[in-house]
Amino acid sequence: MEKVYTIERVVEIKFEDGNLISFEDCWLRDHCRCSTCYHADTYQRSQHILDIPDARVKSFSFSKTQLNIIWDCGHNSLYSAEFLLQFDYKKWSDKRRLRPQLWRGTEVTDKVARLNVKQFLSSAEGAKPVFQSLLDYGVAFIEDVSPNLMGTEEVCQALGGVQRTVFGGMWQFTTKPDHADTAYTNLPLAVHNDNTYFTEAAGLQILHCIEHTGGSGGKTVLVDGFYGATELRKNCPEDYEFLTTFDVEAEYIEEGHHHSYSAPIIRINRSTQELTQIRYNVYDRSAMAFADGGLCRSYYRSLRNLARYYQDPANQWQFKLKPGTVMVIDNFRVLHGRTSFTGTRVLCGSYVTRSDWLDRARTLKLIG
Ligand SMILES: C[N+](C)(C)CCCC[C@H](N)C(=O)O
Ligand SMILES: O=C(O)CCC(=O)C(=O)O
Repeated sequence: MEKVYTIERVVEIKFEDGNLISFEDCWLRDHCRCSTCYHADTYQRSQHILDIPDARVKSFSFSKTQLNIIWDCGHNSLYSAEFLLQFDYKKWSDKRRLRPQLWRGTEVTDKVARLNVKQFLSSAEGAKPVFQSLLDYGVAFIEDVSPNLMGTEEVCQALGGVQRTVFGGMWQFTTKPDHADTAYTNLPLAVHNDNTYFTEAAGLQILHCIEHTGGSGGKTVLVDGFYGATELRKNCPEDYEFLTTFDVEAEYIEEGHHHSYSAPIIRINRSTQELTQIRYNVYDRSAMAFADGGLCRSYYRSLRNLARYYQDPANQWQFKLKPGTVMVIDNFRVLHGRTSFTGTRVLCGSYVTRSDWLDRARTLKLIG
């Protein structure tokens, strides 16, 4: 630290690297890291917010590496320059910002990670390219996986852990009605996100086609949901605005279950206007009532305009999943579907929660 001075209730610090950061006294008092205020072994504060006094700086001293504040409540706080430097707002917020690289069609075929399962499972470091690919493109492939549930489960665990839902943990499905859903048929499924009827959709969808015999079709279709939403925002701003604000209800109903949830199809971070999630599934939409005809017409116009981007073959990436290759997609961003098929087609996989896969990515220091 080069210079420290107080103005009213603000402590201004000029750091050696030229950074100038202003700290409100309430922030500094709350971020005291002494053993009375903070459990260093659990990374938790020990004081209740109501027990932290609204103190003022009584006096302070500093060196290159430390700031010492004596508070008018009698408390004494020590802060390292390294700790304080983290809280330059731009640096702090940039570190937490995700940087998706939007794509259309087959643009990222040769850019997404295609990692051998041995490398993926070998170490945290070894898994890095898969998580980076998910952060960049929302898609990654892990290859030479044993074409069975056990081999696939190892991959799902390493991605963050198997999420349990109404469909079970690890699932294996084919044209057998194990659940009341068209995924368990040979019908075509237009691109969609899964779980629009859950309060939180699965973070990752992991699909491994372990068999397709005696027939054809069953190609996988992917679309970058963020690309489509960005195009809609550019070309139909009114529809984009509508889809970021209007709650669409989705449902999943089967014997003994009725999941339902309402939320906008396009979720954005209101302060940065960045896209955070696409919840698009034309099949699982509930029958809805509308407050007035205008809303009803806006809903159909906006949804159709977004759907046109997702249904445009130029924006779609179509390929055949083969036994041994596990596909991992970011279900908050990338839409997936399939073409109809004949013959016996068996897929296995699981969901992984967003918290759990981002936990892995953050532990790998790929995100803040
Ligand atoms: C087979 N598997 C469990 C993967 C999915 C089944 C649920 C599909 C549902 N229509 C949705 O889009 O969420
Ligand atoms: O059968 C497939 O390839 C995909 C099925 C699907 O879209 C799903 O399970 O959500």
